[in-house]
Amino acid sequence: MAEAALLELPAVPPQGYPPLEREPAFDPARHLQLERPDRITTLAELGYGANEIAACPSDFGITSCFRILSDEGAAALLEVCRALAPYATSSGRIPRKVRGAVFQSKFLRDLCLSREVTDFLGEVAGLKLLPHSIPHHLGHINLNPLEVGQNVDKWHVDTLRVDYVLFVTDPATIRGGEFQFFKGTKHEIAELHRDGKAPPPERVVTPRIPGPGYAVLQQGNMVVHRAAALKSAGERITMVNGYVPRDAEFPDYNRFDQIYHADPAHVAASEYARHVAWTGRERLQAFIDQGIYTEDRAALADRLEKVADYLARAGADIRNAGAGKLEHFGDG
Ligand SMILES: O=C(O)CCC(=O)C(=O)O
Ligand SMILES: [Fe+2]
Repeated sequence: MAEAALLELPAVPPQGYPPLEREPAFDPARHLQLERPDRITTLAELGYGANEIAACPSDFGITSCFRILSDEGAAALLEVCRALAPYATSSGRIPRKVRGAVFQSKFLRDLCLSREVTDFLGEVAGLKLLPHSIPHHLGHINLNPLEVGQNVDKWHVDTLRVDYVLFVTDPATIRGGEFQFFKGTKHEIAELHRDGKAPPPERVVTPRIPGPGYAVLQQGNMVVHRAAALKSAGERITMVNGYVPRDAEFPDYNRFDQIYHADPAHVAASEYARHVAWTGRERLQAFIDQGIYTEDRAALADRLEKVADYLARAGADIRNAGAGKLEHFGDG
């Protein structure tokens, strides 16, 4: 087991992410209100088989809604998100989103890197976690499209393993704009999408979100989900924060081909390369820290070759990015 330590943000931020001039200071004592979810839907309940579940770091799929921020914390995050709205960009999946805002807002940075929140979420997921080692997977903000009737985000799985989706605005003040997940697997939805079909309504779950500051935690690369369109004009803001398993030996699940479509060219490859360097280093560190004396040459060679192979594959992904398309399963 390679118990990695938090990877700090790069000392030099990328160009084009000016810090906010005024914002509240994050105060965990006042802004956090961590309450455990009542229920977890497992990967087995979503229909995944034993082999696929064994390849995941945990068998949890998605939690029921639970509280992360106090009323005061949610109000402070709303102020920060509104100040960041002018920096929104769009992708083939999401019409209005802000990424990389942890470089612009210290409040968001402190919340997204909070050790208290990370450890709490790790207990909920049954899996030790670290804030994501790719900075653009921290503090991703979704803003409602300016056009009513356009989905906030299409049906998809995330390009990272573990994340929460937190309501920053109050869902009770808008019509539509629900977060929904599919009670099924990504293979089933891919087949439906190929046949031009939407997910059957009886298999679409809409968690009840009691108010701002509440979230769901999911194994985002396994749970098919979306953010539905608003039915009338209103404000809908969510914040999605990503995590990696603290054990760096788990197969790295990061879809660089997909990230490359979501983030600027001077950011995506640089952050991914740094993440891969860190993961490789943590795997080598675990090897250095273990007892190494053995006659088993093959086992020793294997440890080194696995890391070399991981680095070489990531290098090839970085060279080849840009050819594929942004993947999703449609608007439903
Ligand atoms: O905003 C939401 O409700 C969901 C967003 C989401 O799934 C994502 O950004 O990956
Ligand atoms: Fe998502």
